[in-house]
Amino acid sequence: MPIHTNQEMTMRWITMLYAAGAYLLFWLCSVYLIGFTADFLVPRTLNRGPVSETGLALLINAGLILLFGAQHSFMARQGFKRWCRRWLPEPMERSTYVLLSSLMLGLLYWGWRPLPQTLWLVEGGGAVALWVLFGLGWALVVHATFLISHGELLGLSQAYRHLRGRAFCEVGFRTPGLHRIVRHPLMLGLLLAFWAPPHMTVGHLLFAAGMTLYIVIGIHFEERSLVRAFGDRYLAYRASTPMLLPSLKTLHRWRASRS
Ligand SMILES: C[S@@+](CC[C@H](N)C(=O)[O-])C[C@H]1O[C@@H](n2cnc3c(N)ncnc32)[C@H](O)[C@@H]1O
Repeated sequence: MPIHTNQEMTMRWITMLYAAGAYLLFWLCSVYLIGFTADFLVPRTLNRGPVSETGLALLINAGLILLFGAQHSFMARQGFKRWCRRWLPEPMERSTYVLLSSLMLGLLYWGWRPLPQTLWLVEGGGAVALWVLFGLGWALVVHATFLISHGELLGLSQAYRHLRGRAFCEVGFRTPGLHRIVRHPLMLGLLLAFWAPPHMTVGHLLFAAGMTLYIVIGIHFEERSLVRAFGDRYLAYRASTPMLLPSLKTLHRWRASRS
């Protein structure tokens, strides 16, 4: 059993508390996102908040989406991670990403300017079906965070391993559960949640379209890193499994693997 100085143990506990704080804030911001996109229960939503004239509102909202996408894409790059390690202990790196993502979401909620002109409004049974899709989308998002490694994805495992004095280890290539149907179940869940609400306003459309663009760009960069990390294994997976929309073939394969 290695002996650690008090100072070292204090630093490990600070890292753990930092990771736990970032994790809790991320959950809070993510739950808020459900109300923000559904236009209920929370004070500011896509259709409720401070009003600006249309041109300015478009500019502010596009800027907020751009900032969110830029932070996500930039911080996920290997080059940025290497740079980050010069300033931050490695076990804090993922938590910092999680923390800044939450702050960006908070900024988006705070700064968003509603553009409440209705583009379409589905009512009756159609609306119920769309709300079910919305719920399924969020359920898929939460489920998908647990598929590869929930703790790793949100920075908790890195800090916990450090606290226990264990070495850092990367998650290997895996295709658990729904990853056998589509390569990006989490992103699919987000797309369902962003597009399903039956009342589509100009502001909501801007948000959904901006986030869709970011998701497509994010997937492109994520897959580039995955090909670099896992080579032929990822290429073979990419050739056999659709990116976002399940195919009959993969659905059948998934069912067969469960029976
Ligand atoms: C936010 S998760 C999203 C995973 C996926 N894009 C999705 O929509 O479900 C992103 C992390 O998962 C990792 N990842 C994605 N697919 C993976 C796989 N098949 N095996 C191991 N890691 C994977 C990426 O390298 C990245 O660090």
